[in-house]
Amino acid sequence: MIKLEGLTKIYQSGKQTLKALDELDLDIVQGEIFGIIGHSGAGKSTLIRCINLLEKPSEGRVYVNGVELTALKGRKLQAERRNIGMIFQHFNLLSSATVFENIAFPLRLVKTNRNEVKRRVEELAQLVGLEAHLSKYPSQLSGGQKQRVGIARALANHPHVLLCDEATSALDPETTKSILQLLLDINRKLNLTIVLITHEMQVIRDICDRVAVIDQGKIVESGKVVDVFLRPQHPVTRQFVSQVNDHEEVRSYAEGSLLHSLLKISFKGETTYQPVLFETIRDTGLSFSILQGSISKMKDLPYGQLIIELHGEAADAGRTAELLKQKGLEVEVL
Ligand SMILES: Nc1ncnc2c1ncn2[C@@H]1O[C@H](COP(=O)(O)OP(=O)(O)OP(=O)(O)O)[C@@H](O)[C@H]1O
Repeated sequence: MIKLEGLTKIYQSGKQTLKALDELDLDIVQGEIFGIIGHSGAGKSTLIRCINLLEKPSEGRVYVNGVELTALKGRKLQAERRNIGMIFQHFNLLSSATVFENIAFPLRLVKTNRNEVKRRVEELAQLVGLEAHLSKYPSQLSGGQKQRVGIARALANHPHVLLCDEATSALDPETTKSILQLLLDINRKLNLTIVLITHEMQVIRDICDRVAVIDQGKIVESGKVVDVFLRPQHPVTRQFVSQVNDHEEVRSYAEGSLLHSLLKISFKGETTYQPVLFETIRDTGLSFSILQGSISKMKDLPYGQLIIELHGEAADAGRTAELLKQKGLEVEVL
């Protein structure tokens, strides 16, 4: 659906050159929600803006829906861009226009007739839950409502792809949840491919199917969200995962204690609700206490994480870890 090949972006300011993207390759599949996460300055905005060529790559190719955008110019490029909607952190609404006119804006650009504009705007307002606000101005709306206008406007011309540039970063946690839920609903209803950039791992966990971690203009790790969460490889990924799995207190407890007898156990899918842990450890003759635990969801997949301390004469954490792994659990000796 989206293919990036050898994407490089070099910024030149005076005599200084800065490589914001470095021969980056990426494949995004039709209908998925793909998250790109990275620290400030890693290249996220540059990357997402290169997908619709708001930013022109210095080298490399961008394909969207089988069309090479990097080979197009002028009107042809503009026409292809209409298949790509985009929403922004600060919404970018026209402050002097009503909600209706903001949503209608891209339709008017392509000279849609009046009746069709009205029909489509009302349909979009219903989709994003703004039917009652069409005659208001942006200044009369909350942040979440503003982003709903942004989403409706981005969808006006039936795009194949929606790009989200830190779309929830300016919102409080509750509003963030409702906007993420809306994106998930739209993805399912319209089978729309969504690419989002964020610096928050919660956003990735809540709605993404796959994730790529970007650092210094390169993708350093990518895969299914569940795999990246349960087995983060790169140090940057580990940092992000710890945003949502904070074991700080347990780690400081462990430092003064029996480090070798602490296990971090991750469950996913059905095993989350089964007594695998209890049964396995009971069979070893050991006992354990739970130091920290949570059950949560990654999109629709239930997953849980527990940190336990083993007790007993032969508190052989390594052997117990092996037994648990054989039962299909992810286990790490802390
Ligand atoms: N127009 C520009 N001119 C020169 N350098 C730029 C320009 N835009 C971005 N950069 C530089 O490119 C690098 C990547 O920037 P980018 O905005 O893509 O990162 P980011 O991951 O989106 O960061 P943030 O989360 O802070 O927005 C940074 O070092 C930035 O200073």
